[in-house]
Amino acid sequence: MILGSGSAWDTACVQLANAARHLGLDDGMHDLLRTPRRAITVSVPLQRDDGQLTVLTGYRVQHNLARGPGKGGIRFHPTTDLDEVKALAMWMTWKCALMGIPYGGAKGGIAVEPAMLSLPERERLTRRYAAELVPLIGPEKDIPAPDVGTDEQTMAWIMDTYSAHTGYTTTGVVTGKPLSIGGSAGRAGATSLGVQLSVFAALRETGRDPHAMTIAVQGFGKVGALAAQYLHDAGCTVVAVSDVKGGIYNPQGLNPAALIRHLAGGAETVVGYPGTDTITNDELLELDVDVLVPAALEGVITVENVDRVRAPIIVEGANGPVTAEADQVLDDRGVLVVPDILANGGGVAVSYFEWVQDIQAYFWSEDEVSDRLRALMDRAYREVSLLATTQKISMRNAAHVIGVGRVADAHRTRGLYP
Ligand SMILES: NC(=O)c1ccc[n+]([C@@H]2O[C@H](COP(=O)([O-])OP(=O)(O)OC[C@H]3O[C@@H](n4cnc5c(N)ncnc54)[C@H](O)[C@@H]3O)[C@@H](O)[C@H]2O)c1
Repeated sequence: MILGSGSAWDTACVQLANAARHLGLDDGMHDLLRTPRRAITVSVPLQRDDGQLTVLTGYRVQHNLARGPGKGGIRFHPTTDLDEVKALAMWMTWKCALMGIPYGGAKGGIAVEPAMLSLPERERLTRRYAAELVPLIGPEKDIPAPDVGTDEQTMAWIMDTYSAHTGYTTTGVVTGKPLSIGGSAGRAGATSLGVQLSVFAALRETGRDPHAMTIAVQGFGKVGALAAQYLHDAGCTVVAVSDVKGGIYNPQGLNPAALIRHLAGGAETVVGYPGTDTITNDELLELDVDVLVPAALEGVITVENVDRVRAPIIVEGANGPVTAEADQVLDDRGVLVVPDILANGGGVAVSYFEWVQDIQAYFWSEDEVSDRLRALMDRAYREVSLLATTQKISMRNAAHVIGVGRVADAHRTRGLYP
C-alpha cells in the first residue's frame, strides 16, 4: 500500500496507484488514467442584491471520457478548489465504470458559501457559471448533477440556461432535476437508498442482524438525512446524526423523518433537537456504534482520529471521507469499509436512468427505477465483495481495481488518437 499526505487529490492518486499496481498497468497507462482530460477555471462575476460586484471562481473537470460523456455533480462550498474538484472527478470515473454505466467522470464547483447568498443571488451565480460551461457540457458531452450546496433548483437553472443558449429545451443536460422538467422518480432518494442497501449488504456479509444495529450518520444533508431515514425505516437504530453546526445523540434512537420535518419547518440545524444530547462532529465519528456512515465531506477520518474510530463497519455516503493513510490503519485493524465509489453509487445510477428517460422522452414508475437501482447496486456489491475475498484485498482496493480496470480496457480497445 502506498501512503499519501491526506488531501482529496492525494488520496485519490494513492487509491489509483494501488489499483494500477494490482492490475500491473504500465507507467504510461497509469499516467493517462491519473491526468484529467480537461480542467477549466472560470471567473463568475456576481452582482449582489446591494449592487456590489463580487467575482467568484468556478471549476469543471472532465477527468476521463473513455467510456462515455462526463458525469458528476456541482458543488458550492467555500473550500472548493481545483485539486478537490480533480479528485472528485477522478472518483466519478471509477464509480461510473464500477456501476457499469456508460459515462466518464467529471465534477464541478464554485468556491462560495451558498448560505450567504439570497435566492436571486444564487440564481444569477448559477446561470452565469452555467453560461461559462455551455461549450463544455451537454447530454452527449458532460452531464452535471447536484452535490454539496446545490439542489434540484440549481439543476433547473442550469438546464434552462443551457436550453436558452442552444435554442431548444434540452432536459438531458443535467440530472437531479425536478420531476416537472424531466426529473426521474426516485432520484432524490437514490444515493441514500444505495447507502442503505450497502449497509445491509455489509451486515449480511458479516452475519449481523440489522435490527440489533446502532448507526451514526455524519452530515444530515441530501444524502445523510434520507440514508438515516431509510436505515431507521428498515429496522436499525440511528443513535446520532450531525450537520456543519454539530451533532445530536440519543442512545435509544432518533426518528430521522421527524427530524427532517423539524428542519423543513425552519430549524437551521439538528443541534438542539428535543430529547437529544449535543455532541461534536469529532465525537460522532468516535461513537461506539455498529455502523458509521460519513455523509458530509472528504477527509474527516485521518491519521489524527482513526485510532479513536470504533465502528467495525464504515459505509461511505460521502466521497473520500477516509484519507489514504487512515484507510490503511482501518484495513490493518480489520474494519470493513464499504468504499464511496460503491456505497454512494446509487445516485449516479439513477442519474443515468434519468438521462436515459430524458433522451427517450419516456418515463418510468418509481418501482421500475427502484428495482433497477437495487439490481445494479446488488451486482456491483457482489462483484467487489467477490474480488476482495478471492484476492484478499480491501473492498476499497477491489472497487478501484474493477473501476480502473474497465477504464484502462476502454482506452486499450479504442486505441490512441492520432
Ligand atoms: N447528492 C448526491 O446525490 C451525492 C451522490 C454521491 C455522493 N455524494 C456525496 O455525499 C456527500 C454529501 O453530499 P450532499 O449532496 O448530501 O450535500 P448537502 O449539501 O446536501 O449536505 C451536506 C451535509 O453535510 C454537513 N456538513 C458540511 N460540512 C460539514 C462538516 N465540516 N462536518 C459535518 N457536517 C458537515 C452539512 O451541514 C449538510 O448537513 C458529499 O461528499 C457528496 O460528494 C452526494
